[in-house]
Amino acid sequence: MADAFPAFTPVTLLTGFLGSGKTTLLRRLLTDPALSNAAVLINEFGEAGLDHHLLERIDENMVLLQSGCLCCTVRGELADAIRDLHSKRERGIVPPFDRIVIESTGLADPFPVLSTLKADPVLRHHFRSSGVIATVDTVNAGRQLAAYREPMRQVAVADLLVLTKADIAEAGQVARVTAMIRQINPDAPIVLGSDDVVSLMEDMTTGRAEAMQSPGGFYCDDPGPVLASEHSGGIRSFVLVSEGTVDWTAFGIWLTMLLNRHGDRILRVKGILNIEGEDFPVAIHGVQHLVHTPVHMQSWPGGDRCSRIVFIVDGIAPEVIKRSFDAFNGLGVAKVAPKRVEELQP
Ligand SMILES: Nc1nc2c(ncn2[C@@H]2O[C@H](COP(=O)(O)OP(=O)(O)OP(=O)(O)O)[C@@H](O)[C@H]2O)c(=O)[nH]1
Repeated sequence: MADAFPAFTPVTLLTGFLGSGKTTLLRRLLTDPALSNAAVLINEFGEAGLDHHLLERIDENMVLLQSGCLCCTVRGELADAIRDLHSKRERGIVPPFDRIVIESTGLADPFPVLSTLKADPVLRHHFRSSGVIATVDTVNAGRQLAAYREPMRQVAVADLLVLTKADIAEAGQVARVTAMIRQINPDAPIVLGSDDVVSLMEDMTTGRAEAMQSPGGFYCDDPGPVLASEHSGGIRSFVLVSEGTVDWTAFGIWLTMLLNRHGDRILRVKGILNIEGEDFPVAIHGVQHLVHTPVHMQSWPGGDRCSRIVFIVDGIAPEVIKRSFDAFNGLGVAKVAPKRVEELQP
């Protein structure tokens, strides 16, 4: 059975800072027939994880890695998950995937993730990194690259850089961000999210395979020893959980005002809301000062119907946000004030 598969299954790592559009890009990539047999591993924060629901593909080859960061706390779990997929593929228990795509959290350092593949005695014989794709948020990259080392490292390691949100960026922002990331990564192709990313992914995979096979070819896939990754100090994550329904208009005003005022310190907000009068939940996304268009979901993921809002912040206490939510609640944002605030591990 094992012979039916290529000697090395390519593994693509999709990285990019918080809210830069990884899941959105992945959702589009997975609609391409070239990736119809890809297995997907998703790592995201917290119990309010939404990404796998927004991908609208749930099957045996879709693995959700537990809450925690891929480059730190769940690295062992990543290796276990790939080994498990490999063994199930050999036994014919899962569809025979021909590629793995890993979507990391926005804070993951790509180096330790790549090292995991190289360091594991089983994985190294069956899987090869076929490149790192990093999404870069055209609207927010200037601020993010200046302030945090995670997006710097993601851009530096990338083999392909995908500029997202060019459609809502101001004139000249694409050129400015391109110049900025060229300083960090002089070689990797830079494309727009709307470009043909799948073909570039395939070229990357072929290019790497050829480089490995050619006797004189030079191929560097060794990111060095597995190092513990350190995240920028002060970044923390928590979730507001509310059992009641939410008034959409009031919530929109609250979120807009909150990001207006504290957007520099709110790196990412995403949530799933039980909106008054709606049968299904609405997913909301914000990145720094930017509030994205809400997404109406087709079903409730999981059992309960709580509204959950995950925040990833730097330099602002959860209590400040909870107090602000409570204050707005007086004006009718939610029927029930947040039941609890849970700290998550970035
Ligand atoms: N207008 C526009 N919005 C985008 C684009 N790419 C992503 N978004 C929006 O940006 C928000 C965040 O996108 P996600 O795909 O969830 O970002 P992510 O990188 O997976 O987020 P995390 O996993 O939380 O780090 C969503 O509301 C998307 O709809 C784009 O190219 N244009």
